[in-house]
Amino acid sequence: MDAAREHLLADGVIPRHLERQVRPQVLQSWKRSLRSGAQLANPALTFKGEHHARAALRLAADPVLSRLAEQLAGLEAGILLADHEATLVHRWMPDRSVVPMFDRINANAGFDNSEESIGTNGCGSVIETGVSIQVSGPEHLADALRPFTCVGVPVHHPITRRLEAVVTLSCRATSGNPLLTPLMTSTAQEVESRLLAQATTSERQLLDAYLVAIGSRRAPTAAIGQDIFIAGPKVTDLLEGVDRALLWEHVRGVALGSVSDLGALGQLTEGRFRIVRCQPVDRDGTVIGALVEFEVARAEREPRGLDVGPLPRPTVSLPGQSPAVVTAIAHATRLAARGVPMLIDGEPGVGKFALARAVLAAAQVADDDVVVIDAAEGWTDGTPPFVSRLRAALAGEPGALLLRHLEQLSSESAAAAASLLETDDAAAPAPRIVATLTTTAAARDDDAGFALRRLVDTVGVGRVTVPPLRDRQEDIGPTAAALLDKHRGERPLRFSSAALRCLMRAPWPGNLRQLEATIRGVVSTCIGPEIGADALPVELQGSSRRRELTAIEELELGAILTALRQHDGNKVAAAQAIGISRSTLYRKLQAYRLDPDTQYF
Ligand SMILES: Nc1ncnc2c1ncn2[C@@H]1O[C@H](COP(=O)(O)OP(=O)(O)OP(=O)(O)O)[C@@H](O)[C@H]1O
Repeated sequence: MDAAREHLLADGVIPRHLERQVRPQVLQSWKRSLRSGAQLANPALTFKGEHHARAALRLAADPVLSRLAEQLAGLEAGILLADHEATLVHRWMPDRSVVPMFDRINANAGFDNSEESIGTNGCGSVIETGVSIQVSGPEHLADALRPFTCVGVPVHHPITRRLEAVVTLSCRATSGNPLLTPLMTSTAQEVESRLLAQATTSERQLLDAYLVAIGSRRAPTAAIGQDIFIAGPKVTDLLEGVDRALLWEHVRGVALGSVSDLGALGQLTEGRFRIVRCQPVDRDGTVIGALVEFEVARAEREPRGLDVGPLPRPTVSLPGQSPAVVTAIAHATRLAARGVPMLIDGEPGVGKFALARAVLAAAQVADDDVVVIDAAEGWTDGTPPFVSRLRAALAGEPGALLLRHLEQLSSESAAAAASLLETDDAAAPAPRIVATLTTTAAARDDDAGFALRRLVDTVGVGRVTVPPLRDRQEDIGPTAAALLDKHRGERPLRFSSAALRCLMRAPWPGNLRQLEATIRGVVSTCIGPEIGADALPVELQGSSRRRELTAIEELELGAILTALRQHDGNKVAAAQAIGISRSTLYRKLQAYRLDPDTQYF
């Protein structure tokens, strides 16, 4: 590792035989740090200026991090909280004995912990990628940081989902432990929950209005209020630099009817966006915000418009308003925009490939620049075609590599692919890498599993899971309507509400692929114009016989299924997350006529 680091610092490249000694996530960070001109010779962090921590963040983080610090007493560790720009906000030091060690590098409020400032580290590297990292002793590029092991995890704002802060646990280099990452992840989640609890009723109302709007609208939309801005990553990126306070002033004026010129709003975005619609959101007669619909200026438009479009070329505006999907899309888009290698996993047919194409398009990677290599495509004369194609693709320096169906690779191919991807030249422009892994593939033998895991670690610096359709029932209606639109041709077909109910209650083990195939089948046989429940395949018709759920029950069921999915079907953990007992969870599942052991997660 030291030899690799010295080569990188001296020549800007690492010889191939040494690259393997460095974990891919760390290697990427080293390269970023060098490219950004990090001041690696600095003996300590530099002062960034008087820091005005936002009260809400401190309020949410203080009790959680103080309690963690108490629990860590005697372990010679410190907890650091940094804002979204890597400026340290506060530190919690339970052991006086290590305070001088932290003081020596200025690990204190107001100091800059970015990669740009001091190279690879457990805070700045999280800001760059949006994902957790553990950086141990010699993995730091700057000598000053080598006595430490640091585990950093991101804290996202629970409503806007933007990166809000980073919490880092730092200890002596020799005290690193892989268990620290899950510990810090749950700590960050606790801070996020407290931020959500602190959010005002108006913010929550605006979020609800936004989620409903993006489910039914195709145009890029933002919800804008006095101190809040909720939008997808594309709108957020394109509005970067626009004065939010000024934007809110204009939006408020239009919402209240005192400003009528929507074009004037467009000028704020320097012509990149035109604002075409502004719908007030009010609470007890007071305007608390507005839903603003944008039109993207021609030059910025995504290559294939904003509808579902013929696959495989959809856009990030895939139908779906469930928080799980909105979060997955936002996370994937953020990773793609930052060029972080990413693995998208999920059950068969959930739309991993479609999402991968969409986020690459949103990151402005031209179609011609994306090389797709599918491991499910056959073998010829003993040469593993996947590896040959990968080698050839890398030689052509593509803009992006989209690797599909990694689970299909043999042990040899997975190992060879990992080596090829790990040994790219530090000085050469690295392609963006997005890979997909279908998670219910048949079990593999240990050897293949090990090789695959190495490849998955290499490409999966960022991980995104696309949830199965049965865990997001609210997406089925809009998706079915979009797919019907896609396949109905000129015929004015529509689903009856009974048919939609059947579609929403079916378990869809084949996910979107199965839903689309079903809709194509129905379109080819139905007479129309209304598609009734009886026009659906017989096995779907039965699912309408389950009793109607009230709106509250739908919400409760959604929360239960989401918690179960997030905890891999673990009922105790899911029940705890929702705040009910395990027996209540079972009772509720039975009341909804769901089989707790097999059906829905
Ligand atoms: N957002 C979407 N809306 C509607 N249909 C979609 C969407 N995304 C994908 N599909 C449909 O689902 C099918 C499966 O999509 P895709 O190939 O992206 O899934 P996948 O998860 O990569 O599948 P697998 O892992 O099984 O190969 C596509 O052929 C398309 O018909």
